[in-house]
Amino acid sequence: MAKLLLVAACALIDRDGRILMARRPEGKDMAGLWEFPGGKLADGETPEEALVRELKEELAIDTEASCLAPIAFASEALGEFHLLMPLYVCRKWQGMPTPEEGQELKWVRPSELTSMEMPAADRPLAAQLRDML
Ligand SMILES: Nc1nc2c([nH]c(=O)n2[C@H]2C[C@H](O)[C@@H](COP(=O)(O)OP(=O)(O)OP(=O)(O)O)O2)c(=O)[nH]1
Repeated sequence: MAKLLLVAACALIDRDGRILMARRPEGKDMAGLWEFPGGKLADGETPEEALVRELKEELAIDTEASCLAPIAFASEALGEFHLLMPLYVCRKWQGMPTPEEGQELKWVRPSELTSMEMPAADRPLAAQLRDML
């Protein structure tokens, strides 16, 4: 039986309705693919706490749980794990997203989202997000 891997992911949406995507850096698994910022839950963390922490670590922005709205989730085999990944939307944060971990960042329009190369789990999420925005 595969072990559950819990990852929280976030679509940051700017005032023009564009979405911030991050490119996984060299050296990480799935390097080069575009993903939603976020990461694994640490022990005892809620998904919202994990996202607030990851957005600070990865992008140097501040937000809070009340600014995170869950919109969809992915459930997908990932190597020896089974990935369970809630996707949140966030429209309110402080600071300018800055790549703190060597990742490339790109603001994309909803229509561009589904043509980016993404992890398998993200494809249905990207389509749902595009249809929602
Ligand atoms: N953040 C994020 N991870 C994703 C997405 N899609 C997807 O399959 N994943 C997978 C890739 C990784 O196996 C896992 C997230 O782990 P990670 O390595 O990026 O997160 P982390 O920063 O907590 O990890 P670490 O490097 O500190 O160990 O989830 C996505 O859209 N966003």
